[in-house]
Amino acid sequence: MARGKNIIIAGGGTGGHIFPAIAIANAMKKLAPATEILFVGAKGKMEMEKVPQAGYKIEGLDIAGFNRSSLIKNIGLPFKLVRSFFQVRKIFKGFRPDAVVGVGGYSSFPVLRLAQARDIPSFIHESNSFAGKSNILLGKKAKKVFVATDGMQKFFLAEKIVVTGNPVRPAIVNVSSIDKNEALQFFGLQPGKKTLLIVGGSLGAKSINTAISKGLENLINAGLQLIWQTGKTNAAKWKEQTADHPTVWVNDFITQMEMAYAAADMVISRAGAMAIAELCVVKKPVLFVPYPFAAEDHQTVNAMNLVEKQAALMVKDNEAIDKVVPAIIELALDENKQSELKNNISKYAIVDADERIAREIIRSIEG
Ligand SMILES: CC(=O)N[C@H]1[C@@H](OP(=O)(O)OP(=O)(O)OC[C@H]2O[C@@H](n3ccc(=O)[nH]c3=O)[C@H](O)[C@@H]2O)O[C@H](CO)[C@@H](O)[C@@H]1O
Repeated sequence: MARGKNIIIAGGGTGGHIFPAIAIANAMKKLAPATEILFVGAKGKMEMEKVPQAGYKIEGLDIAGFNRSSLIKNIGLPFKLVRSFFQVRKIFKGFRPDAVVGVGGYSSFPVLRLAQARDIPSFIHESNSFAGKSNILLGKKAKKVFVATDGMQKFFLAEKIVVTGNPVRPAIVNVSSIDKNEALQFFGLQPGKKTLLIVGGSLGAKSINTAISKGLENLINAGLQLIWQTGKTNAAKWKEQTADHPTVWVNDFITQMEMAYAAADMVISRAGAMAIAELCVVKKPVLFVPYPFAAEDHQTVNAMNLVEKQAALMVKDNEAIDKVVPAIIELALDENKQSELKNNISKYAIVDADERIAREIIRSIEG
């Protein structure tokens, strides 16, 4: 790559967009250290905290999505959208991007739109097997569209698609180098006890939390210790419930997911695209509870792809409260099933998507 290209990475809203974006940024810095990277996100969203933690600068736009639960909250929306376009113009004026990468989430839209209007090369990463509406629109003028799976021609032009898989961050790719006891210690848990990791996607999952709260004593009596990520909603309540249990670690978010994966023997998880990609890489027996209201119910599709290959278990969201805890206790007692799930899920691991995407972008803008 010619010296020091300036790249904007735009998007966010949830961990499923932010963490792959950071993985792509890191890979670009590794392949072309002179690259300058600026993130653009939405004010008040998770990226405004997570991106600086990863060592990158971020600008926040005044953009928001359509609020379906409270129509009154949408009054300022057109104004915010217009303002965000002005904010993007100002950012472009200062940073002068050579290329922009959209990873999904509100802020992708005005950034890629302006780039495309000005003939600045734009790229998209779509992590789901069902493309989001704004990515479909932006994909028409994008130079390349990076996708996780085959069969995306129904959303994007075939010649733009590059199947790369989803970029899992290196700390998670290298999880096997973490000492398990050290990881357990990190969470204040005991060596030698079977450890269950519970993750409700980047924002937490109500049905999973309710199931765990209800079945907590059963899980403990079955000899399990827990790393339980709750999301922000009701986090204080779950913390209080578990305060007297020394073998239960609870928090609204896990910053070092590699430690959680290293400590875990089994996992209960939502079935977002990145959770799936990571679980294949870290090879854990997993029980999925897909979020049923994601677009086109894509989390169920994600989970079923693995369940059909005997590579994971699944409980539906509306059955979670009754079925999740008995199912995971049954799995905890069945070492053969755990090995089968582990072996099968490991076949779908992709560990170099970050570098493949970074290399394609660099090659494309070099001409
Ligand atoms: C409810 C919803 O619509 N969810 C979508 C959202 O999910 P969500 O943001 O939950 O996304 P994913 O499961 O894809 O990714 C979660 C990411 O957050 C990280 N993480 C999670 C919890 C935690 O405590 N710490 C942490 O670091 C995980 O390691 C992973 O990298 O984006 C995904 C990718 O577009 C979609 O497939 C999901 O359907």
